[in-house]
Amino acid sequence: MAPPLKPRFEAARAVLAVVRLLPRISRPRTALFTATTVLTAALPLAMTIATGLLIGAVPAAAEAGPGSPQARTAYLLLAAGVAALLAGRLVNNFHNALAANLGRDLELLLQDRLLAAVARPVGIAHLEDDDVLALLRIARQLGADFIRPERAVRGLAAIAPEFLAAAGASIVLCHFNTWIGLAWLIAWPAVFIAMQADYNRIGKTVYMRSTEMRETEYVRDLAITPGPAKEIRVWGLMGWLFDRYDRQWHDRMDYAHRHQRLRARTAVGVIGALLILTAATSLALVDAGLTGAVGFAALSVYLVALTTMFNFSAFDDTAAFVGLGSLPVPKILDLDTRLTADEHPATAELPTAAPQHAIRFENVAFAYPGADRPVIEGLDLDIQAGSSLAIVGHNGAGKTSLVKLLAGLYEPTGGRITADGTDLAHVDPAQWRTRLSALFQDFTRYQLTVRDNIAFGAPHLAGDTDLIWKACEPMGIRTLIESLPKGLDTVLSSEYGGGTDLSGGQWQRIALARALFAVQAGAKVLILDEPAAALDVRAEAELYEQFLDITAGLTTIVISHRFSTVRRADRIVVLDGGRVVEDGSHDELMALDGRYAEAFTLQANRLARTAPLESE
Ligand SMILES: Nc1ncnc2c1ncn2[C@@H]1O[C@H](COP(=O)(O)OP(=O)(O)OP(=O)(O)O)[C@@H](O)[C@H]1O
Repeated sequence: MAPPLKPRFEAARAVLAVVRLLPRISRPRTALFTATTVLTAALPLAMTIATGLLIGAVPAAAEAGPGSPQARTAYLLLAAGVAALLAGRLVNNFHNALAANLGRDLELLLQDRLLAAVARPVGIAHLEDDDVLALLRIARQLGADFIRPERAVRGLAAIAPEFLAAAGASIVLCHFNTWIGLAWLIAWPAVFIAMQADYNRIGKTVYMRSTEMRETEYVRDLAITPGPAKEIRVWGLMGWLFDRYDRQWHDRMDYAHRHQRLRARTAVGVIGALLILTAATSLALVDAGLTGAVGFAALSVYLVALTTMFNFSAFDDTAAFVGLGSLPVPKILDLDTRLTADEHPATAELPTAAPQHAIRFENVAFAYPGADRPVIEGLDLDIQAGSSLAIVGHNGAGKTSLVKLLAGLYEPTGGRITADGTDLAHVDPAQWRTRLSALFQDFTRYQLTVRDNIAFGAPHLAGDTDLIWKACEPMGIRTLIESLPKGLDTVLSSEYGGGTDLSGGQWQRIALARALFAVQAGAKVLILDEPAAALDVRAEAELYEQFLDITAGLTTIVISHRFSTVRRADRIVVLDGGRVVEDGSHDELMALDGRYAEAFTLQANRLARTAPLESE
């Protein structure tokens, strides 16, 4: 990772990053923006000079009388001043509109970059990274209002002409006194950089509170989203949520306001330097005027130049927006590089029919990003292709983590996983995933049509309605779907007109149909994590029988706490502390009389007691 930059360089880098991105949005618009920037600076300066010269020309014109060449000069200067004033107003409006337009497009460009960067990694570890989530908040326009790149462009649009005008006024003052002019020429950039460094510091403070703001927003969303609405009402949590949200919000804002103040030394340094320079310039000008070293007209121009200088607003909100708004830009650009750096190119080709022989976990270790303890350690497991394997173990034993590794959602931190001898770490994950079908415990209930919910298992076959029905039938949901208002095209959400919600068990059957659809599309390995948790015992038994028929010849890995499901598998492994502690068929494990046998007997006895109820 690159060493951290000093705040002033960091601020300059961020502003430069914004400027560099503008031509990528549109070269013609950026060229026009540059032209309007120069004109917005030049026209008021031209008006200033014309006014100064006019003041100087008036006494001579008054003395020479109307129609005299001196009077004509005065009229010409007046006309030039008025023309510059009017043109300045017009150009300024156009300039601001252009800035707003470029700013909006810049946000779109950054949003696209960010989303593309976040979507690119094949795994999901980065989606648990605080920094990535903070940037995503900004992309979803949830960031603090002032940390918006669009505001940086609008800020630059206001600041750049003022800066040019101040530089022009400094050059005018150079004619009076080279040293004074040069001092002003250096003073404004120095003030601007010092202020930007402080804004950068403030921005980072606010930005770094992003995680806490996420938590506050989560509390607010709990109160207003349909998902948690049932519990919130049953537990009477609404008041508590509002209180907590208010408290957290004020706490975050107080903190932000405390840290949004400029450092005293920056304020004193900047204001002090400007006061000294202004006093020195004014005294020198008055002295030159009194001694007659400078004529009345020239003196007027110099004085107006000095006042123009103060149009430059290095310390108002606009200047702050430049610093704060550009802050996330290099971070977004770097994210792409950072996420890509974690990727490694595929160096091995997976044989077409793999896995034909075996999937093998060899001394695999895994710890979640940021966790200090591994959840899987020294795991050795051979899964014979074409057979069914059940994984059992207590809560937190590492079962889901194991299949997440197999699906390539995370990379092992040690050891390797192979398919027919090929290390999956060297294979293109997209290629491996076409061989997989997976139904996770926390499967997604897409608020889309039934068709989409099933076809997502193999989106390229979404148009094949017959295949979709073929995936539905073994799951026993054809009648259910046909009874829905729009059949396969019914949206599965009551939040949409004509849409409907389903029961937990019905949702699970839809998700199973999705997994089956992927199998029909050619997946060879089927991962089912608690596939029947929401089904009643009889439905589960029926469904699993069906599944065994359909998935015969497939490599199936089932995680389940239901031993009626588990016992049907060719082989069962018991996982504990991320390791295999028992391994064998149901009969072998029962004969072993270990953990499996104990858990099976416990559940069988319980079931025997509740069976009459279940069968009623
Ligand atoms: N995304 C995550 N980040 C950090 N730790 C995690 C994450 N997911 C799971 N863990 C931790 O990993 C351990 C194993 O979790 P895992 O989900 O693999 O268990 P499991 O055997 O499937 O449990 P269950 O039977 O309850 O589903 C747990 O201690 C859990 O807290």
